[in-house]
Amino acid sequence: ASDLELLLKMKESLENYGSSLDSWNSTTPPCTDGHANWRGILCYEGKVWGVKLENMGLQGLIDIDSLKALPYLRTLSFMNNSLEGPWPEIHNLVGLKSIYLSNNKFSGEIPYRAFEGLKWLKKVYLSNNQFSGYVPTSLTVLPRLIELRLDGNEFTGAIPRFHPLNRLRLFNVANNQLQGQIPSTVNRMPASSFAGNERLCGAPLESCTSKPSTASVVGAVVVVCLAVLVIGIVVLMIHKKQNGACAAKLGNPPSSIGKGRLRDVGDESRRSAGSMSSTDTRKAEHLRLSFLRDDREMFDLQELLRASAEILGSGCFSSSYKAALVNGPTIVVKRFKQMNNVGKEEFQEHMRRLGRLSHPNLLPPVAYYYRREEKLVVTDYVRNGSLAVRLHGHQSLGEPSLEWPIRLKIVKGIAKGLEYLYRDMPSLIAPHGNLKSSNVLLSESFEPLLTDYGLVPMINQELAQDIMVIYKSPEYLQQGRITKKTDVWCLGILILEILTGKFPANFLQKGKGSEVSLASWVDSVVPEEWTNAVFDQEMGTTKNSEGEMEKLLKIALNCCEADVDKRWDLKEAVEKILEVKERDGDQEIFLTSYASDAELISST
Ligand SMILES: Nc1ncnc2c1ncn2[C@@H]1O[C@H](COP(=O)(O)OP(=O)(O)OP(=O)(O)O)[C@@H](O)[C@H]1O
Repeated sequence: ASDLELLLKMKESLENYGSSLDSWNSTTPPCTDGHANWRGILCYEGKVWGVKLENMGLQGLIDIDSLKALPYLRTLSFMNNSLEGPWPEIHNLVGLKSIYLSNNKFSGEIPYRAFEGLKWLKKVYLSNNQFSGYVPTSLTVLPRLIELRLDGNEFTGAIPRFHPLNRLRLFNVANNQLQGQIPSTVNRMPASSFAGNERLCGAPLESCTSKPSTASVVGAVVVVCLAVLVIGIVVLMIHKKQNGACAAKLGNPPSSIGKGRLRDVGDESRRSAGSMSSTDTRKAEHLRLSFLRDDREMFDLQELLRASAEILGSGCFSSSYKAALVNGPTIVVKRFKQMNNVGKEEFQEHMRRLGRLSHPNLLPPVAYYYRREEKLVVTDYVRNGSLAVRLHGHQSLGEPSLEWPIRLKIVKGIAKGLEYLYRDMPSLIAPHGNLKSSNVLLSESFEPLLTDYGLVPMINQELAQDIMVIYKSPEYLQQGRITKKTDVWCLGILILEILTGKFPANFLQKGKGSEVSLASWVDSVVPEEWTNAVFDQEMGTTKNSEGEMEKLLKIALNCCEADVDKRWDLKEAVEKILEVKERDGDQEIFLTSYASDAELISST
């Protein structure tokens, strides 16, 4: 059908336009070159690129489907009318850059996949309708989204976590029924963007923790003052942060933890260092780092505090700082927030145990620092960054994306690292416990290095549940239990993330047992569609590797099997993963080299 026929079909679905759409008739084409003959039509070189029917008192249900065959359609606006009905399915309008439906009477839930594949979408305006249910998670991964208005609806549940590298410059969810903590990836927006949702909390609104009583504030002040005398202002700053809410999560550069503060950390530490070292050696004892490996040059906490620091990420679980030591390596100091139940002996013993582990796919701790209220773990800085950033951040950073052979190499390395953890820490139910793409760092040769493993026994149980990946598993959500196969589920989800390029957290809907995981999404796509709909197009699919990619995808689905009895154990999963080849029909496994690995990667 021609543009003219398609638009007239849509016109039929509208009501109450009176004479305002008289120009829409079958005798005049909608566009002549760049000129529009029809009211509300935007034209470019004779093609319709926009439909803009605003403030016309329109009623009825729009027949969006008839627009999907308009190949040049880029913008749609029906703002300020009285249109009604459910969410108009726009996912077929693949070239759409903006959609404006504000101030109408649309209602009902928007499917969570409603925006999937709309990679050109920059602006979404749905304000002041009656949409309900969850905010659709497919919005969170739109690579070009810069303006999103959902205010004045009836959305419920939590704000989903937008990609850390999102480009949003306008975000408004005010006046809904949203609840829970505002994700750090959008908390740079003004408070007015979140107003009118009684149960939302966290920056830029009030903290999610209850306000402390006056007595505890006074007590805290006294304690903090003593702490200042003993270990200096740097640790005071850390304390302050500990008392606050879990503010920002990683990856994003939220304004609340910017470079200014980092400079402050450096300044304060220099002052405290100067005033301490000469006077009180007993106090200095408190500042001793315990080293776990004797092949490493040692340094003390003073040196560390003197180094210029940069925050890598700060979440509920930990904050990570990168520090370049003067005349020394660049290291990462990870400060754990949720370990205050663990005693010194237990902590030391556990750290020594982790320090003894050695494998080309692990990034072992180098040193630690223990005080009852403060635990730091030092590792080498890995310059190539995390798999999470490589998978999801490369577009913004202008980096090339990872190709299939590299992705396969990474999966195999992760499997081998995990197998080693299972062998060497058999007493732990979940030897890794927090396997996710931000905890996989990449060496210069793209060998994966696992971090943050073996920590489950150290973390405060009640908080671990909100934080660690094992507690997102079906067995935990449905039966409240963790098993030896729970890390296998995490491995499965991670492989799916690697193959699809999609962020697993965006698939998790809130609520026990009702969650939609990345695995169930992949499972819902028929295998014939995998090449087009499931595999990350950036992976560089070639005809002679598709069979092996499919093999790996099936392995991942087996690892994600919700029924723990049917799920593979780690040994079987690793065996199957190591059998996958780079190309269909290859006789050998090409990518198992451990060669260039333990090159641990400190820049100086
Ligand atoms: N040794 C390291 N070298 C380079 N980057 C690192 C290193 N350790 C962590 N990172 C990166 O720093 C960021 C913050 O890490 P951090 O471990 O604090 O948070 P996370 O792993 O994203 O979440 P969680 O708080 O659940 O562990 C992540 O992007 C992570 O990949």
